[in-house]
Amino acid sequence: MWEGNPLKKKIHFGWFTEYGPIGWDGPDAVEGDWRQPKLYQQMAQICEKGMFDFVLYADHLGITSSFKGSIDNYVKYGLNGVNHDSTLLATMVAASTNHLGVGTTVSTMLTPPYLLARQMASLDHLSMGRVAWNVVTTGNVAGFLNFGMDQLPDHDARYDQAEEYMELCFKLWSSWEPDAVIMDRKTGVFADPDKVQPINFEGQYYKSRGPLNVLPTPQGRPTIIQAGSSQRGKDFAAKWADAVIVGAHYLDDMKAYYDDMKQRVTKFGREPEQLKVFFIIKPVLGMTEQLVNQKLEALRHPPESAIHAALSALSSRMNYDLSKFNIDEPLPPIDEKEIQGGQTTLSRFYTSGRRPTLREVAIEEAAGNKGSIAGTPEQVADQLQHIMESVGGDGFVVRVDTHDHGYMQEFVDTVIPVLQARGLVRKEYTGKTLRDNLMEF
Ligand SMILES: Cc1cc2nc3c(=O)[nH]c(=O)nc-3n(C[C@H](O)[C@H](O)[C@H](O)COP(=O)(O)O)c2cc1C
Repeated sequence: MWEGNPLKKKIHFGWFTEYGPIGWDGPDAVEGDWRQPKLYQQMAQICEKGMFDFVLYADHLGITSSFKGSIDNYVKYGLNGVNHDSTLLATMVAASTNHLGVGTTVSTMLTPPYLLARQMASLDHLSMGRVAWNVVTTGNVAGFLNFGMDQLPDHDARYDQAEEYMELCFKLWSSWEPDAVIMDRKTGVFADPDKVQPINFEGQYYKSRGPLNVLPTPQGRPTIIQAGSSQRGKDFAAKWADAVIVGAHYLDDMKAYYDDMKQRVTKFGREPEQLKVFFIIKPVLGMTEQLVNQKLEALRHPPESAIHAALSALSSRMNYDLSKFNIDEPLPPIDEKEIQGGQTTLSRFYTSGRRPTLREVAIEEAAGNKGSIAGTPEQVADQLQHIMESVGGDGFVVRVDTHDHGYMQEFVDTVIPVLQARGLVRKEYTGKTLRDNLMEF
């Protein structure tokens, strides 16, 4: 039974973004072409300097039409769905870093499992043990329409299928015993056939003979990341994931989520430490309090286009049209069963009796400042430490667009050193693989 612990360990950090145009017109956007690898590679190197565990790229397989039934808003603002392939980007970033984990998002519903298992294993070799797979079941119909299906399969049914998908992939990743490869030039023997076995998997949804035609990888299997927060999603993460990412807005919600996940993990015969919980943040950071206040004020009054973009993004994540509601009223209760995408996307704004209007929700979403963290580097470090002490661990992913180099540079140059001086962030990487680093504390 997990009983909680005061913070006696260091804080993990990750960078969460996507291979897409998001933030291209932001006030601090740097010059550069987001389609080219350079911006991502530079940003990853900044993260590595800050001793981050990983970068994670989101991915979507189609331009959505969740808002007003049209792709227009998404194309117009370059939103959810307008993005390039995250796995290909991950290879370029792995090649320009040495320690940072590289996480890519791949859909269980729209990717054959053998293909996924092979790509992840290959990328684990290419990155020398630094690949992470963000497992998604795809919660928006757009991807399904592009792959020849007319409807989004039911939320829980997608998780049922994903369970079998994981079983199959895990079998493929262990279809070679770790010492199967001999590569002895004298005898000419490459590998011991007794240590490489077909898996002959036959389930309800998938069938595969195996073995995998990729050699055992440095991590054995990719580090698994997951971001579901429905009951089914949380169970799925508790069973399979090494790290889970959540967008909780308030300290009480963070604590409840953390305790829930650490407890849930034990249901599946695992230790609570085997699953690391990451909270999404983007602190408002400034060298003086005056500057911080100016930035906060600007975030309270975003342009109308940012509000539309935020509502469109929320609709896409939920696969649910929010355009039908009055923007200046709190949302009426929605039965979560009606939501086939991210079921808790909106309810997390309405916890503990909070009643924001849809406009207020959109403003908060546009600001992206989950946890309302703001201040000078010292003050931000205080707040991050306070969250970790109150919650119990494990870390944060900083949600920063690729165009916002200045932000990440400032965060790494000013906040990380304060936390390092307090012994709360590593000063060097000790592990060889991403999972080593993730499980170090
Ligand atoms: C931080 C975060 C990142 C996510 N990234 C992606 C993504 O890149 N692609 C995708 O299809 N779904 C993504 N999702 C959706 C989730 O993986 C999940 O499928 C969705 O939230 C529905 O599951 P749930 O109802 O259990 O939360 C993300 C969700 C969160 C909270």
